[in-house]
Amino acid sequence: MIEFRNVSLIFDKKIVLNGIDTTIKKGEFVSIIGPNGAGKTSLIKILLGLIKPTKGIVLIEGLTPKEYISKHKVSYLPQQTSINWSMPLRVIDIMLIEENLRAFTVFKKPKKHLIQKARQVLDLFGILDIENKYLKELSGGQKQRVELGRCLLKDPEILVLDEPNTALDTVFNEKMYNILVEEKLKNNITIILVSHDIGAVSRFVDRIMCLNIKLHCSEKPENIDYVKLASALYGSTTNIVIHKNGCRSCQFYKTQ
Ligand SMILES: Nc1ncnc2c1ncn2[C@@H]1O[C@H](COP(=O)(O)OP(=O)(O)OP(=O)(O)O)[C@@H](O)[C@H]1O
Repeated sequence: MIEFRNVSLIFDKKIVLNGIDTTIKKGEFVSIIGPNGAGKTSLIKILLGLIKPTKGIVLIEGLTPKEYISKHKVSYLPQQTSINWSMPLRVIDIMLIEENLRAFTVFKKPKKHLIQKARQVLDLFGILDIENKYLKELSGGQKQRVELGRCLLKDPEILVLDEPNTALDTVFNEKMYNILVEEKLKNNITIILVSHDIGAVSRFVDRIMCLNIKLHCSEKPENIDYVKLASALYGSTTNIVIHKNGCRSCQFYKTQ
């Protein structure tokens, strides 16, 4: 369980987060939504121990984030790409390099079963055909899929994704959510996903946390009052349209 206890953050005298009090259960798939500058990235950086809250604490299974991360597997896909794409490496190599070896270009031949696992993940993400391409040859969406694949390859207990869908096409965007739900069910991963795509996340996640400095709501998608939410987060003139499963305008990109 992840507990945010009265977490507040002030940057340059500006209140970025104010009294965030909530819990995320193990195996829950939660999306944090909110406008630009709402504090979404700051909140997950606090969760990951990358920044200290001004007030309050975060506990993961009773441990501080740093203690937890030193003992458990946590994958984080930041908003800004974390891989150095100018490295003269192939996709399969970057999949197999451990996080803490990223800075080094020395690359030992990995064990067969690891190569096989990396290939399975590439296949899952629809990019097995580019395994031998060099990093500099990839498109933005392919890079994003490689990053997502690396996050899952680590078999994380907690997966934190900050706007993972920015470079993804519509078809793969849908597929990504399906992959995440499947991984969650199979491996009981806790997934925290920051997104602006309220319509899509409502169809896949267990809970939506609506953040704009304060936590305005933290509810199952079906219990959210989208009119109130739009007004609290984006201003009263905004409408949110939620596409239900089976929506005819969404059918063209339905994936298996
Ligand atoms: N290192 C920093 N120093 C000072 N202010 C910061 C810093 N990082 C973030 N902020 C400020 O904190 C506020 C929240 O930023 P944050 O990145 O958490 O928002 P966000 O909800 O993730 O936004 P977006 O949707 O645009 O990614 C913003 O006003 C931002 O300018």
